[in-house]
Amino acid sequence: MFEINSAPQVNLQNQSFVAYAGKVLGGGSIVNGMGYDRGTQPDYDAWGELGNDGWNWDNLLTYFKKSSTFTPNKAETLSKYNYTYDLSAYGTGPVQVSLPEWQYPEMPAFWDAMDEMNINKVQEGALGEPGCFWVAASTDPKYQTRSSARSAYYDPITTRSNLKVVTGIQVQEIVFSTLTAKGVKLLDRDTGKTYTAYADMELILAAGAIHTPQILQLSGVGPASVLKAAGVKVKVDLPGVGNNFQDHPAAYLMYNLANDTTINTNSLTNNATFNATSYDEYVANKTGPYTQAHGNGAAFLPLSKIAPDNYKSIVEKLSAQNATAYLPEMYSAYPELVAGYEAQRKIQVEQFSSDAASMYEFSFQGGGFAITALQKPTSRGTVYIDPSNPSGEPIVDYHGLKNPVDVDLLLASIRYTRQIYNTTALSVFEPVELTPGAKYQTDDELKSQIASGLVYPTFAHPASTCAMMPRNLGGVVDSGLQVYGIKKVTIIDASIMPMIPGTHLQATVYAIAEKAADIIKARHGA
Ligand SMILES: Cc1cc2nc3c(=O)[nH]c(=O)nc-3n(C[C@H](O)[C@H](O)[C@H](O)COP(=O)(O)OP(=O)(O)OC[C@H]3O[C@@H](n4cnc5c(N)ncnc54)[C@H](O)[C@@H]3O)c2cc1C
Repeated sequence: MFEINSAPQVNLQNQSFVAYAGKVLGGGSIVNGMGYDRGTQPDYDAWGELGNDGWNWDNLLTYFKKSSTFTPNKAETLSKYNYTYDLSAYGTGPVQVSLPEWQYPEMPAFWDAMDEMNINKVQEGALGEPGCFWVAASTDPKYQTRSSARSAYYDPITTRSNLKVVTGIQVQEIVFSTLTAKGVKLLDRDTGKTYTAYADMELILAAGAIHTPQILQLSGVGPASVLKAAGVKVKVDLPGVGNNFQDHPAAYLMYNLANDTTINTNSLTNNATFNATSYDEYVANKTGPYTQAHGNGAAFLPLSKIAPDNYKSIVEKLSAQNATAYLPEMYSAYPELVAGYEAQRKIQVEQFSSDAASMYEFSFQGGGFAITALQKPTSRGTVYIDPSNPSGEPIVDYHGLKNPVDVDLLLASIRYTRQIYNTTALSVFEPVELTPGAKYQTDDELKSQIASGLVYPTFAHPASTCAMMPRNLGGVVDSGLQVYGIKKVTIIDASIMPMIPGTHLQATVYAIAEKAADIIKARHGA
C-alpha cells in the first residue's frame, strides 16, 4: 500500500493523517474493504449538470450493470437474514458481487433500530435511492474470495498476445513531442534503471487520485506556481490538476455494548475457539463468519432526514458564503477554479435540500463501532508535488474541515448516530458511548472532539483531483476523459469524478472504466 502522511491539518489540531492507496496490480480493489455500493442518483446527475454530456445516473447505470454480476444466496440464507436485493441493478459483468453466508446475531436489532428511526428500507441500495439497505461485497460467491480488478478483468485474458503487464515499475512522467504525448518515462523500482515506453494511439493514465495528478505535474501539466516551485518546466498551466481534492471525512464513534450477545463483532479477535472453528468452517464449507468482508448494513441518508430542524440553516449558510474564504489559497489566482467550486456548491445546495441525495453514511455490522461518514464535503483539498522532492510522494493536503459547513454537517451526523444507539431496539445491549463520550453534548464540546481525533478527513476514498469539467470551470479532462491542452492523454480513475459520490468508490470506478472503454473504442472507430 501507499501510506502517505498528509500535510498537518490546520482545522484538526495539526494532526497528520495517512492517505492509503493500493500499490499493487489491481490497485485499491486488492486492499479495500470490498464494500460494493453506489451513490444516489443526483450524485451522478451532478456530473452532467457540471457540463459533461452523457454522464448522468441513467447512462452510468448501463455501466454499473455492465461491470457487475450479483449472485443471490441460498434460499435458506436469504430467508434467515431477510436479505433483499434487485437483480435489475446488475448485469453479467466481470466483478462478482454477493452477500455473505453469515451475519452477527445483533443484526436484527440494528434493523429494528432503523425501523424505529423511520428510515426508509430500500430493497436494493445499488439503484441509487437513499435509505437503509443490505450492502453487498465484491466477493465471488463460488469461492468466497475477493473479486478484484485483477481477478475480474485481467486474469481471464493474461494470454492475449497484445497485452503485456509489467509490475514494479513507476511511471515518472509523460514524454512529449511538443504537446502530443508519445509515451512515458518509467523507473524500475528494483534496479533503479529508467526506460521509455511509447504509445501509438493514446496514453491512458490510471494511477489514482493521488498519483495521476502527480504524474501530470511532473510532466509540466498543472498549476504553474506548483510546477515552478518544484523546478518543473511549465508546458500547460492547467490549474485544476491536483486541486478540487475530495474524500469522505469520517467520525469514528465507539460504544461498549455492555450486554452484547455471546458471539459478537469482537469474537473473531478475542475468542480463540470461535476464531478457530469459524476458520475451519470457512475452509471446509465456505460458510460462516469468514465469508463476511465487512458489515453489510448501511444507512445512506439525506441531510433533511438527519437534521430536519436545522438543515435549512446549514443550506443558507453554505449559499451565503464567500467561497474563496474557505478554499485553498491557489483558488484566488484562478477565477476558473472558483467558478467550478461555485457551480459545485450550487448543486450541493440543491442536494442538501433534497430527499433524494445522501449526505450521511452509517455502516453497521452489529456491535459498537459506529462509523459515521460525511458524503458530501464542502471543503476542497490539494495534491501537489513536493518542491523539495518532486519525484517523492506528493504533498496530500485534505484541507480537512476548512469549510465550517463540514463541521455543521458532522455535528448533525454524530447526533443522528447517537439517536440510533439510543433506540429502544438497541437498548437491550445497554450501549455506553466510549468515543467521543456522552459527556460531550454541546456544539463546542463536540467540536473540540471532532478536532482532536474523533474525525479523520479521509475514508481512503481520494477523488476528484483531475476533474471532468469544462476548462473554464477548472476542469482537467473533457467528457471524453482527455486532458485539456495536450494531445493523446486520457485519464481513467477516481481523479476524474468532478464531485465525489456518496458511496464507497470502487463500483463507480468500474463503471467509469467501462464507459471509458466505449468512449475510446468509438474514438478510434472500433
Ligand atoms: C484501505 C482501503 C479500503 C477501501 N475500502 C473500500 C470499500 O470497501 N469499498 C469501495 O467501494 N471502495 C473502497 N476503497 C476505495 C477504492 O478501492 C478506490 O476508490 C479505488 O480502488 C480507486 O480506483 P483508482 O483506479 O482510482 O485507483 P487505484 O485503485 O489506487 O489504482 C491506481 C493504480 O496505479 C498504480 N500507480 C500509482 N502510481 C503509479 C505510478 N507512478 N506508476 C505506475 N503505477 C502507479 C497503483 O499501484 C495502483 O495499482 C478503499 C480503498 C482503500 C485504500
